[in-house]
Amino acid sequence: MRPTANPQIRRLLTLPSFSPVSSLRFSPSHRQTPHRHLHRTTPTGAIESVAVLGGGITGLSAAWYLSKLAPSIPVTLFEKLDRLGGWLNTKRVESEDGTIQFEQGPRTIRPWTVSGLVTIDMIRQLDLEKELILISKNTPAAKNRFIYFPDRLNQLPSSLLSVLLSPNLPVMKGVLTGILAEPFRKRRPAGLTDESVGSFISRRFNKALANNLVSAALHGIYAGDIDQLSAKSLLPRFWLAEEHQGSLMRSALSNKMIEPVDDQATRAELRDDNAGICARMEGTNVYSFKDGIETLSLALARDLKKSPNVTIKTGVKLGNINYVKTQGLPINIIEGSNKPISYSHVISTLFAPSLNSLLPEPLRSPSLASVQAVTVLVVNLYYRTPNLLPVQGFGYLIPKSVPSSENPEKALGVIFDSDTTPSPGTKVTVMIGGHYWQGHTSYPDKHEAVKMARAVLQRHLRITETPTLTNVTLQKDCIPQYTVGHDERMEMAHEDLLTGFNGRLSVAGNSYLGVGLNDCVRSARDVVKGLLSGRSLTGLEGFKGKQWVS
Ligand SMILES: Cc1cc2nc3c(=O)[nH]c(=O)nc-3n(C[C@H](O)[C@H](O)[C@H](O)COP(=O)(O)OP(=O)(O)OC[C@H]3O[C@@H](n4cnc5c(N)ncnc54)[C@H](O)[C@@H]3O)c2cc1C
Ligand SMILES: C=Cc1c2[nH]c(c1C)Cc1[nH]c(c(CCC(=O)O)c1C)Cc1[nH]c(c(C)c1CCC(=O)O)Cc1[nH]c(c(C)c1C=C)C2
Repeated sequence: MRPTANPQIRRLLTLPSFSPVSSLRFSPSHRQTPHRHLHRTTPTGAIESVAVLGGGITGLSAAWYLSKLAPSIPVTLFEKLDRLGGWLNTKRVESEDGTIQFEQGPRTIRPWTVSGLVTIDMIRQLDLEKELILISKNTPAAKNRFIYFPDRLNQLPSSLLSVLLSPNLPVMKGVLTGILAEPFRKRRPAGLTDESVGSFISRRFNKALANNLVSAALHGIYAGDIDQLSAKSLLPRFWLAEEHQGSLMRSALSNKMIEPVDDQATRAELRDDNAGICARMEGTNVYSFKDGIETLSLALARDLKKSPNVTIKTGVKLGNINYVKTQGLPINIIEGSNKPISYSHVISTLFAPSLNSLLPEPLRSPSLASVQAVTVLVVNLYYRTPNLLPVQGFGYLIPKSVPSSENPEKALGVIFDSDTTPSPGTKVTVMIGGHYWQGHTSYPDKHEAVKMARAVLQRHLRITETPTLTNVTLQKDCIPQYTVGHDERMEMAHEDLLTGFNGRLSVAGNSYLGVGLNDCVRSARDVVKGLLSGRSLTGLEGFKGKQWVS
């Protein structure tokens, strides 16, 4: 898993010197050194043509890296929709206050992880630096994150000192005792290969810290349930610290920064070329783009259209993908009566179960099929009146411990968009559902959705004004859930793909190694470099071995 330094978890549990809590990338030994000489063949044969499935940020990135690193190889990208970008989807609405920009998916990117450096390198190569909006670490939008915990907004502590200084905050009740007790907790039983984040944090600290603080953090990244998500996948530094040092706090206070080996290699590859842009981004907490997050996907698509060997096919419905040893991978494209077109290699960036459904029965992988995802209702609201918010900050999250009387809409959190990107009035985004809607088959309609979002804002922020503009999107199966046992299942998926496709079908995207935008771009870069160097045959090798260095 890759170091995505999840901000919520990082802030909640980060101690002064504690390495950011993050889901780290595995580092099998063969990824230890950067690939200087990229070959055009894999152990299974020459790379004559590549099909990229999916035109989200991962698919666009994979095609882009192929066009940069192996410009002579023909690449065809298949996208089922008529638009590219996937969840990157900025909507512009004309109003009397000018054009109001709503983000229906991602809105901010973190610069300070190794995967963040990969995205920055791409931004530099795409000449997008002048389009950036940098949100400084010193602004309220960066520093102030809140949790709604009855019956008020609790500002999250950003260091151990502020934890010590805020024992009276309702959401902090019991947190200090949990932190002080942690070094004396017993290690987990030897045979325990994974457990839920809720069980792990409750065992190491206490239930209060788990159900109030960490539950909120996981709502803010995965829209997920603390009692289903995997501690090993989401908190690998903590998971390892218990195993090797017997305590998370002792590991933190020992200041032993551990990081995956391939992070070191990637940082070494990219550091010098990006020294300038990184210096200009110094002090940036998160960033976006003046014309919205889809600036990145649109720029990739523009660059790809200039590449003579890249073909982008949108609005296509993919049929079965088969594998014939002598012919490579004939992909049936259901577009008229065309006969199947064969490619020597395929990189799939589809949601894992979607890919699995395209494979012939005998080659399907129960592990790919096992990846679940949650549905999030995203309600953007714009008010002409500026400064309607009672506080300034990034937004607030609502932990699952909040009683349903205080959160009947099952809201996950609210983003204060006008604090992160400039806007004449007040702009917020209410996120609803996620794991609360698991198993649901019907969802609120647009009218009901706006009513629910306004009820949340009235109850928690006392906002009663009628919004000038609203925008509702139901994002079905939008965030994959790395539930308990995810790493083991992905290791099995690696074996299934290797056995079934002999290194000709690789995977990348948010189903596997991290859900952040940086993780997706990183997975695309790694799967392409691995394919061209012949050292990665599925994109999931990282689940087979992990090497850490301090
Ligand atoms: C509401 C929301 C908020 C988020 N906020 C942030 C944030 O602030 N910061 C951050 O870093 N990340 C954020 N994320 C996560 C991040 O946006 C996603 O994880 C990332 O965009 C996933 O990209 P992808 O290319 O892997 O997948 P996708 O974007 O899902 O792309 C897959 C593509 O494949 C296409 N496709 C599917 N099936 C087929 C088929 N059969 N044939 C052809 N094409 C097919 C789809 O149409 C889609 O275009 C957020 C996600 C959501 C949903
Ligand atoms: C309330 C629900 C959600 C909010 N954002 C998301 C959900 C489900 C989705 C999401 N947001 C971020 C990521 C990428 C994480 C990564 O590993 O890179 C995803 C999948 C980014 C993010 N989430 C929070 C912050 C502060 C950031 C960006 C900056 C950073 O990475 O530090 C926490 C958070 N998310 C939401 C709110 C209201 C919130 C904090 C108050 C909305």
